[in-house]
Amino acid sequence: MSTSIPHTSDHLPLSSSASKLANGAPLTNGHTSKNNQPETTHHHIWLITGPAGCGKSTVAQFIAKTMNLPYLEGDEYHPTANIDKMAKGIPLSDADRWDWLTNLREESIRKIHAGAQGVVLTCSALKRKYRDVIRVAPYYSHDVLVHFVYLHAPEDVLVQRVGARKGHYMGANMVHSQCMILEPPGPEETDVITVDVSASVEEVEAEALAKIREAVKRELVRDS
Ligand SMILES: Nc1ncnc2c1ncn2[C@@H]1O[C@H](COP(=O)(O)OP(=O)(O)O)[C@@H](O)[C@H]1O
Ligand SMILES: O=C(O)[C@H](O)[C@@H](O)[C@H](O)[C@H](O)COP(=O)(O)O
Repeated sequence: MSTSIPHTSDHLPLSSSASKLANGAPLTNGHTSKNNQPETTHHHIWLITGPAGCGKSTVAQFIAKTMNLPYLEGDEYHPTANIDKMAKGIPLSDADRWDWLTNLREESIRKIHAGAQGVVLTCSALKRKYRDVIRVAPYYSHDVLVHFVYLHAPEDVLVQRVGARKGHYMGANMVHSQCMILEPPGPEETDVITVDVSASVEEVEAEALAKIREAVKRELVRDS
């Protein structure tokens, strides 16, 4: 692995502070040939979003397995204080979420720089400003493209699914607060794929995969 970002024509020079991850580790160049990919091949962050119970983890695992990409489960990156709060039924504040979101972006880039062709990441990303944190990824790694797969279903469906789920700190009592602050992606957010998840797991997974493949095809056409 190389240790610094080369200041070549397709890399904006980054300031010394911007060229480091939050923990001080350097951001490294992802333009290796580890996957035998040409230099111009994009790396994707597929961010599976939506409120608790919409099926982010379920769909992300399927997509990651099918596309042979690493899977980053956003829930695993919360500080203990956030998990304790949510387990008590207290919704997180914006302040609780910023470092978590930045960390998810950086972990995704780190995986790509370590040789992954892309990553599949789960994160509710309920507000536009949260999605914008992840959208900054190409600033740090110029060949990265961020896509959101927004999973949605009526609140009562989410409540029922979270209620039936076992062994998770997030209780069904948290769904309402999530739906209240949810800012569904608007038409101007052109990097979003939307999937209605009211259908069965198999149907939802198939639709998400088909839409992801269409997005990749569109990219190839655009780049050719
Ligand atoms: N399309 C679906 N139909 C029925 N149940 C589902 C569907 N997708 C997910 N589930 C179930 O709903 C619960 C919540 O799904 P999960 O993937 O944990 O959602 P999230 O990660 O968004 O909170 C899980 O028990 C899961 O098995
Ligand atoms: O799987 C779930 O039940 C949710 O996705 C859950 O994990 C939670 O939503 C976030 O991790 C907390 O963050 P937010 O309050 O920003 O959704």
